[in-house]
Order: sequence, then C-alpha cells, then structure tokens
Amino acid sequence: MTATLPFKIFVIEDNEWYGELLMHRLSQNPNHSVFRFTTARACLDQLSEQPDFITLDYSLPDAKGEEVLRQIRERVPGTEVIVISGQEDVRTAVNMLQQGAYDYLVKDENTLDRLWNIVSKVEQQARLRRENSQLRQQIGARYGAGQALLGEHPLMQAVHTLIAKAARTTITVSVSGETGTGKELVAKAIHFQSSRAALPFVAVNMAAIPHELVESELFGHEKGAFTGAIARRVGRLEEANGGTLFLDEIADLDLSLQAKLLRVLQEREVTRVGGNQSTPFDIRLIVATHHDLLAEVQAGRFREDLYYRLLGLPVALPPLRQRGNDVLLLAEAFVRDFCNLNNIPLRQLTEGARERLRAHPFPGNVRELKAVVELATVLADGEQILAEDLPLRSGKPTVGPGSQLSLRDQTTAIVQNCLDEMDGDVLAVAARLRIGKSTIYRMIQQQELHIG
Ligand SMILES: Nc1ncnc2c1ncn2[C@@H]1O[C@H](COP(=O)(O)OP(=O)(O)OP(=O)(O)O)[C@@H](O)[C@H]1O
Repeated sequence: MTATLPFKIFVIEDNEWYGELLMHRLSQNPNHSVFRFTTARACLDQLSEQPDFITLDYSLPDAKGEEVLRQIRERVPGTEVIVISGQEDVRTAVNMLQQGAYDYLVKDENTLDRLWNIVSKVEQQARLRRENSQLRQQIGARYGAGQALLGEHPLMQAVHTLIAKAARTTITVSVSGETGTGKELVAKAIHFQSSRAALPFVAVNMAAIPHELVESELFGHEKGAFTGAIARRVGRLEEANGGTLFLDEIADLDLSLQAKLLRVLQEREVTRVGGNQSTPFDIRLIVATHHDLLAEVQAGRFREDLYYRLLGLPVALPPLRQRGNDVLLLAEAFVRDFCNLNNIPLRQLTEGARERLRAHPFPGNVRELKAVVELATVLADGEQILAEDLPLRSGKPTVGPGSQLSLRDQTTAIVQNCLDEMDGDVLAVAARLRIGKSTIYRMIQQQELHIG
C-alpha cells in the first residue's frame, strides 16, 4: 500500500443489497479500490492479491466467520479485518476480537459511518507505517556494509565479516566489548544489512530501566494490570515484530525475568502482564554486554540455560587501544563529520595530535575518542588541531597495580613505552624486556604496537 497506489479493500458479503451499499460507501474515496465477494471461498482464492483491508460478513453460506478469519490472519497477517454481523452477540464479538479481528460491527443505521471512520484510521496507520519504513531504509543506507562501523584493523575486518555472515540468517547474535566500543552500532549494522532492514529495529537498555518496569517494558501490559497501568501498552518484543530486538546490558536482567525471557523466546509467544492471550512474534535477537557473561553464569547471577540460548553467534569487539591506526582513521572521520555538520572549515590533525591520539589508552573507547576530537575541533584556533587542543588526561597508558587495563593491554603499553624510549629498536627492546623479537614483530604487524 502506498499513497499513490490504491488502498485495496475486499468486501465479503452474500446479501446482494447490503454488499452494494458497502461497495458504494467505500468507493467514495477515489484512492480506494473495492472488490466484492459473495462467498468466503471466492475471497480466500484471491488473498494473494494482498488486500489492505477486509470486511467480513459473519454469516456466510459456505463458511463460519471464525474459520474465514483464521485463514485470513494466517495467510495475510498484515491485513486488517472488520467483522460485520447481523446480530449482536457479545461472546462471538469477543471471540473474533481475540482471534485478531480489528473490530466487530453490528448492522444498524450507523454501521456505514462507523466503518468509514475505521477504514480511514487503518488507511492512515498504513500510510504512517510506509513512511516509517521508507525512513528506515534511508537510515539503513547509512548502516550498509562498512559505512557506519569504521575500521580497517584486522580485528575489525574480522568483525565486519561476522556482521555480514550474521546478516544472512536470523541467528541470535551476542556482542561483547568494553563500554563505547560500538556494540549498538554492530547491532544496527546487522539489522540494516539483513532482509529485515525495512522493519523495526528496537533497542532496549536493561540497565537504563527501573527494575520494576522491565517486565512491562519488554512484554507489555493490559490496562489495569498494576497501579499506574492506565492504558494497554504493547511491549518492545511485540513492537520489534518482524524486525530486530536489541537487548543492551543483558547481564543486568533480574534472575526472575531471565526465566520469563527464556520461556518467551522458546515459545515464540508473548503474554502481556495482566493478560491471558498470547501473541506470536518473529524477531531476530541481538544481545550485548560489557560483562563477561560466562563469569556471571559461574557466579550464579545469570542463568546457564538462557546464556546458551542467547550466545548464538558471538561477536567480540576489541577495545580501541588494540585497533592500531584505526584510532586515526576514526578521529579523522569524526572531525570531518563534525565540521560538515556545523558548517565550519575542515580542520586537520597535526602530526603531534595524531601521535598523542595513538598513544592514549582510551578507556572510554570510540565514544571517548569522538568526544575528545569534537571538543578539540571546537577548541582549535586555526585550521589545525594541535596536540595541546586534545583534552586527554594522560598521554601514556597507566600500568601496574590499580590500572584499569587488562594484562594484555598493560603488556602492550610496556612494550610500546620501551619502543618509544629506544627509538623503535626492536632488538634492543627484546633484550631489555627479555621477550622474543618475533613477539614484538608480530605485535607490530597486528598494529598493536607502532614505531615512530
Ligand atoms: N567503529 C566505529 N565507527 C564509527 N563510529 C563508532 C564506531 N564504534 C563506535 N562508534 C561511535 O561511538 C559511540 C559509542 O558507540 P556504541 O553506543 O555503539 O557503543 P556501545 O559499545 O554500545 O556502548 P555502551 O557499552 O556504553 O552501550 C557512538 O557514537 C558510535 O556511533
């Protein structure tokens, strides 16, 4: 359905006179293209035409309303169905609504007006959905292969390869990495490179929601389910239906909710808090954490069964300090974007600034780098960004007891300091630190160390 394409309506009504009446009223909008069927069979045979809207007479000569509705929901789940019945029967109405009918109308003097209002509302919602999907496609173009997630270091190339592989299927993906390494960006890249790109990408951060609200945020709630639930709320799982759900900081999920999430994921059906009707959903799940999830399992804080359900394809994002010259590539891209966005002449990083960036450990990773270079762009007096314009706390990584760095990063920092002091003389460094020169060459080749 588009604004220029007609809004396709199927009318199933065996009463000749009433069918003509519906056709006449619904055809008053020139954008409507209305087709009438006098039997359920005739309409079901044409469902491949993908109608946007169907009015269904409850009592048809060849099938029961429930059965026709079930087949429509199954074959064209995006099509809204209005049931029109000759008599008021609350039980039938409730049953049809529970089976997914959009509304239930009884034939009386107001039916045509009410139907008109409902069709207009559904049409408007469909238009908004289409606009939304176009916007998503535009955003998607930004997250296409290699566009947004910058990086050429071999460790990042491996990440790009995994993203492309993940995008081909609906496998669950678990992204790990320190804060600010780009976990959410990886999730978006997978979504927008996948066949679900035009459907929703919904991100939920477990650490950002108060504990007591997480359940209703994820699974939704019915009106009156708890104090404060003044209206029905669709949960994020349902919102992401057809698309991708990104659960950030998954390790922060309470143990009781971990059990519920596992059940919901296994059954692929969700029941809103306070409700008794389960709704099937189809989502690709991506989870992220900066914790070591296996260690959380061993410490009893994370369910082992959920861990294995979520592990799927693991993608480990390296910290920025292990990505060699990517720090410069990213810094230049951030400066360029910032200048373009603010309509200021392009600033250049001087050699001194580049060296300082290369030597900094960036505990806040890419997020910190971005903030630092953007501020430096603002602080720089001329067209060049000098080393002293960079608001970095210390030029060298801190090593030793109390350091925030991992053992591997501390080792790298020590070797780098030594290389700097000895003017890049690998043999002298190997002798002083009593490590093999091939170890140092390998670290240089993998861009963990740099010379000069
Ligand atoms: N490889 C990259 N290329 C370009 N921008 C990046 C890259 N990695 C991260 N960023 C940018 O750095 C910032 C932080 O990224 P993101 O929010 O994805 O990190 P995160 O790992 O999810 O952080 P947190 O652990 O705090 O949730 C964002 O502005 C993002 O656009």
